[in-house]
Amino acid sequence: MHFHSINLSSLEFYFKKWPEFYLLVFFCFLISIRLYLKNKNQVLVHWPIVGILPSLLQNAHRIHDWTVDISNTFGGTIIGRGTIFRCLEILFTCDPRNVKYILSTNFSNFHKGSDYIEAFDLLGEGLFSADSHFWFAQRRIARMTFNSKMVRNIISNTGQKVVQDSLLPLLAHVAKQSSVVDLEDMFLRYAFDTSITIIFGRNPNYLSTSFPSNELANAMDDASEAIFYRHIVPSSWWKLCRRLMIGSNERKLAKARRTIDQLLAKYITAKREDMLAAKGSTEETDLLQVYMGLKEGEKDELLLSKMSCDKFFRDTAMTFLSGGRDTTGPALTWFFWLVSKNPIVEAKILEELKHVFLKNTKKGEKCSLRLTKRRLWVFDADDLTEMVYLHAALCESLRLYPSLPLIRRGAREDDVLPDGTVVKSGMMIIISNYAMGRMEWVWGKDCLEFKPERWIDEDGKLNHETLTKLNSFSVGPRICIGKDMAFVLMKSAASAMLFNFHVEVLEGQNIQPKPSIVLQMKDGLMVRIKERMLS
Ligand code: HEM
Repeated sequence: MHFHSINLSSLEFYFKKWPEFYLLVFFCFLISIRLYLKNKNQVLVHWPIVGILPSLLQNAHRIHDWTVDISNTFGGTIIGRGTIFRCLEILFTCDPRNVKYILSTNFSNFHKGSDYIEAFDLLGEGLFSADSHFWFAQRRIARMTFNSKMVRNIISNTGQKVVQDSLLPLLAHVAKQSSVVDLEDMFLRYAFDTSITIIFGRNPNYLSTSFPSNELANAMDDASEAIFYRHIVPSSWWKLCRRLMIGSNERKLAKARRTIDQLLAKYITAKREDMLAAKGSTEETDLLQVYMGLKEGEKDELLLSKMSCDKFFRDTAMTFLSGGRDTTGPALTWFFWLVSKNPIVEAKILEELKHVFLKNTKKGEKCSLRLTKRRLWVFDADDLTEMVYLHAALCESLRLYPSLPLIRRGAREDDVLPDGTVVKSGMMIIISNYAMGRMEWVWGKDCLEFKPERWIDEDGKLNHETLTKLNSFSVGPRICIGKDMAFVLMKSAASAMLFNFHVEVLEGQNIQPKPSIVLQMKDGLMVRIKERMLS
């Protein structure tokens, strides 16, 4: 009440003192209505004062499809204006020539930038959100670690074990009950268990028939939702909310962060205790142990001081955990949805799996080890490398549904892109992997069709020319460090599932991407599972 009387009386004051004030308000109102009616069906509108913000807000719920509309309307590259308060110009592109230039050829001129790093403050100073020297030093260690035979074995053994001990038994259970299950939830659990096991050497058993709740996974979901909204509203706004701790979004993120920090600290302490208890043993069972055991000579000077405290291990673990969980889970869901709509592709994958299976049953005793208690079959690391068609189908699925649909950079210096677009220092660059995978001028007339064949050459091998067009893992020096790990985990799950079970997607679902940093399904994917009888 008090508020109302103050507002009304102040307005009355203005209206009485300056009758022109009426006219001005009325005039602005009319202009806004006129502009709105004129532009409401346009893909992107530059408004006075607020720039493209209204268009962004209007399309936030379908942000990724909006990037496709923009590219189809204006071409591969366009510059938009932010609000006048920040004088920010935004360069949007999905033109492969420009993308290659930004991410690879002139990589050093396009950094992540402090604004972006701050939006992802949850990841701390980990590899994903570091720039310059500190990024370079971390990248060197990560490259060495992920390329080592030992870590490759840890990854493939973990994938195989989680599939054998958790995924297949859960599917058998669901099939027996004839119940309906959300495939996306299941794959997020699979990706969580495999990632935590690879990073910390402990399986949280989030993927199990009782579908348990997990505090860390829940906190990560809350955090990722809140981080997405940081990208929609002006950065000055969310920073103010963060400082004053107002607004549900920032409060939710702060709470999630506390939970994540506490739980990661527990994992790190447990690892240190395990390592002390196993003093003298040289066997390394997880990424954290490999990182903690790095010898002085293997560490970069810059990293030496950082690696002496747990904050570094917290940031590294968090980076690998969100890199691993939030991407492979949704990627597997889109893959199964596309396969269910394309029975010919499914038949071809099965043909390949049968071929690999029969080759191995001839090898004799090896196979009995890989049959689970219920006589379900699990493929091993050697088998996975033979699955060319499955690999191609996963690439095709990631082309249409890239787990990270947008890549963001900031320009350090003025520059000119290969298509002639002028870049000004300080510009925000948004690359849409989602739009890039759907452009007719990049992929041809059949760009919206699911065709694994486009990734295979005449000799039946993976087509290297097409592979260079895949931007779903990015390209250049900052290409995804977990790319091979992702393929191993996705192929382990997909091969065993398709070989042993038939996945039937329930009719009538409205499948669309959720507005988020990662490309998840909005309402999950409800399916029935049936045991497969292979002839
Ligand atoms: C389908 C699965 C995956 C996809 C589509 C994917 C995609 C990407 C993309 C597009 C980037 C570049 C982001 C940018 O520059 O802003 C990236 C970077 C990264 N990814 Fe992945 N990723 C996947 C799986 C994984 C896995 C399993 C890990 C686990 C280790 C991982 C860890 C990382 C890290 C640490 C970076 C930052 C690398 C750097 O900046 O040097 N990713 N990923």
